[in-house]
Amino acid sequence: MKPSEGAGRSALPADGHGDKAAPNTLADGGEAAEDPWKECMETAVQLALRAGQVVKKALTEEKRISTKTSVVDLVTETDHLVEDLIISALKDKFPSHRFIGEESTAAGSKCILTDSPTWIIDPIDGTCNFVHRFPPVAVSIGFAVNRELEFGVIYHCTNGKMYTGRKGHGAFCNQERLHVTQETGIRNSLILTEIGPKRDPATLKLFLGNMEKLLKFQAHGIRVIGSSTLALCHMASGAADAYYQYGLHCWDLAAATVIIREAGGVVIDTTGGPLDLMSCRVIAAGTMELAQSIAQELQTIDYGRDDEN
Ligand SMILES: O=P(O)(O)O[C@H]1[C@H](O)[C@@H](O)[C@H](O)[C@H](O)[C@@H]1O
Ligand SMILES: [Mg+2]
Ligand SMILES: [Mg+2]
Repeated sequence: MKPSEGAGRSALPADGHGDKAAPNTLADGGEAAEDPWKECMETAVQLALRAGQVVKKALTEEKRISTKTSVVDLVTETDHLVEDLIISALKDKFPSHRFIGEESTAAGSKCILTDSPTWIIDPIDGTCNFVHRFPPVAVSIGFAVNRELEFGVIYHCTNGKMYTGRKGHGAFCNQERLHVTQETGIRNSLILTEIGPKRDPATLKLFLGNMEKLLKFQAHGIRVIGSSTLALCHMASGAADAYYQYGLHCWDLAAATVIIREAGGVVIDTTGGPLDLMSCRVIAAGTMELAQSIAQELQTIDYGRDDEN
């Protein structure tokens, strides 16, 4: 039985209370009534393209690098510039909407998902790659309403691939429809993960131990590319069978979760239960069977919660 795959603990149950956000509707109940968030998604695609050009140009230029939660958790002036560009453009167009951004959160904004239409933004996913000019670098824009993920847009800044997914409308890379694999066993799978920002001995022991467990099951391979959103997009496109991670955030997960689900995949908690968008952990796979098999093997690494900092 598939666990429910809402946005997670921060998601209200179906009978949850609270004023449900009304979709964008025209006074005469026109097109917007049928497709309430279409305009938002089109805006997200245009902004991701625009932001991606800024990132691509800055990739070859000198950077001012700072660190956040650890010496390997990097941020540059371009991360801030791009997040400000995206959020200010969205605020102008949708003044009643709410925003969760990686760098706004780092600067102290609360990371709370409400019923309001909420944009969940990672201005540069793969900042370490960006600093080193290693190509996998993305802009990720997710969108949730009534605490349910509606659409996701992830733009690969160096190869021009635009990944999109809209609840009930499928997932695409440019114009090509995306489909996950149907692999059910660890044994023959290609698995993606990311290291996360903690590097203390206990965390490294758990991280490497998890990799060792899966390799002992004779997984074909494990890959780390330095961008969780692009790794999740590779999985959605069928280029890998599963993804797991401790240490990513809601802005890494929001857009990619919709894209994977719309490509036929599952996105769940590392315990095997429903996804909890704010839990800083995830398993995604083409099949629930593979996701659950991985969940059985993983040792938890505690990174806290996005909504508790
Ligand atoms: O900080 P950015 O936005 O670059 O995102 C990265 C995360 O910070 C890492 O923990 C995580 O390991 C992934 O590399 C992810 O892409
Ligand atoms: Mg990120
Ligand atoms: Mg980022």
